[in-house]
Amino acid sequence: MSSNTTSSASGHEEKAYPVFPWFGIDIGGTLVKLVYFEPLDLTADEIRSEGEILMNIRRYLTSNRAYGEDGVRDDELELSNIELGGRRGTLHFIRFPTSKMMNFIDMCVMRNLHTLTFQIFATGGGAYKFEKDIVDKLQISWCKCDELDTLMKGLCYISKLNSKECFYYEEPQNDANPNKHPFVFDIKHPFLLVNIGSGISILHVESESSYRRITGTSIGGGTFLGLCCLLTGCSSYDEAIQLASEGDSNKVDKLVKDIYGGDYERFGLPGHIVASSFGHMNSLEKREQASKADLARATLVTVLNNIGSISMMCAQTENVDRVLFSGSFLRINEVSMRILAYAMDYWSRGKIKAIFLEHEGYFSAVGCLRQFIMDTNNDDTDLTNSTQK
Ligand SMILES: Nc1ncnc2c1ncn2[C@@H]1O[C@H](COP(=O)(O)OP(=O)(O)O)[C@@H](O)[C@H]1O
Ligand SMILES: CC(C)(COP(=O)(O)O)[C@@H](O)C(=O)NCCC(=O)O
Repeated sequence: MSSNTTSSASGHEEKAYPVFPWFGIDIGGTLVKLVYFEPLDLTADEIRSEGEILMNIRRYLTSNRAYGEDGVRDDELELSNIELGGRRGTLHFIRFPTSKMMNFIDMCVMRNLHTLTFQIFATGGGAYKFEKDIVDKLQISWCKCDELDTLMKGLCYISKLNSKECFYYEEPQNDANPNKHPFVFDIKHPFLLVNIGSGISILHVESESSYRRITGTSIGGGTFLGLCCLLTGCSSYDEAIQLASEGDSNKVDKLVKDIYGGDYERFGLPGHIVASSFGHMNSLEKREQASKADLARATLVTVLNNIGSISMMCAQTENVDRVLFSGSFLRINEVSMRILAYAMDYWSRGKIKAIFLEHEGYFSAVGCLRQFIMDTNNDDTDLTNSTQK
């Protein structure tokens, strides 16, 4: 594996660092998540030997927030002045649609990345699907990692680095102030991790190094977006979420009280809960009354009810009291987090807590970067040494 060495002022050779650039990439079913470590402690020697191509890439990535029509740098998520693999710098979070992966490869060739020798650790289904195109066109060393292993690695790393990473809602139903608080997360106790990507994987996590995938469901973030596009004619996730936040799902769903006239007391089903998702939509009159926003909201609530009940069953079976939700489905999606938080609290009678994460969908990409540092630096110690200043 390739690595650089730096020299101290006394001329002694110091620790070897992996060759820059340092990336981690997760090529998912919907989105590519790219994390880039920008070194801020480059020595004069390193700047001299960096070369024009690398310098241009560094400047291009860090000075823009949008790349072409589809690439976005989530600058509000950036982690600055962190230590990684013995170096100090900033971690940048970039995403673009997986459907544009081939354009991304062509852009890398245009920017002459194929003339450099470096290594990238990659995960997600696309690490396999696009491997041949990437290796043929870019001629980089492409190291594939498992997406759930890297999800765990990234989660452990970021939650230690950032004390505000995990949070919960104390009053999820309070529209004026749902009371969002940081959650002090202790990874040593077992918990459930529900990753809501295109589809959903549910993991039982015992510790940093020990987890198992309990189950999954195909009704995930991709289902919400796909059905929303079909039902409302919207064409982006941001638009779908905006619509959903304005709608009323009760115009679309049939509630217990629509059937019972009130609660179904014998089995503890309150009148306000959904008895039948989209159950009103067999009526022409109700269809005419439902707006696009109502349909978007009902789609969201349908997907969330399914996620909530599967997560709850898994948490009870596994006997855990914390459920962490990750995945880009929760991006700009406070409405869903609050619905999930309320549902978990209500159905568990306050026993099970829903916890959310600021870097939602980026953990597997971060896990790749971690793995890259550990493998090329032979270093597995800086998980505990890393700090954000
Ligand atoms: N800009 C976006 N474009 C498309 N989907 C998005 C976007 N932002 C958030 N999402 C939501 O995130 C889901 C993908 O989540 P992610 O964790 O990235 O999964 P994957 O790894 O399968 O791509 C989508 O199905 C959609 O619900
Ligand atoms: C196949 C996947 C792991 C891919 O991950 P994703 O790109 O959706 O994040 C995920 O979509 C999944 O677990 N789907 C559910 C499959 C099932 O258990 O039914």
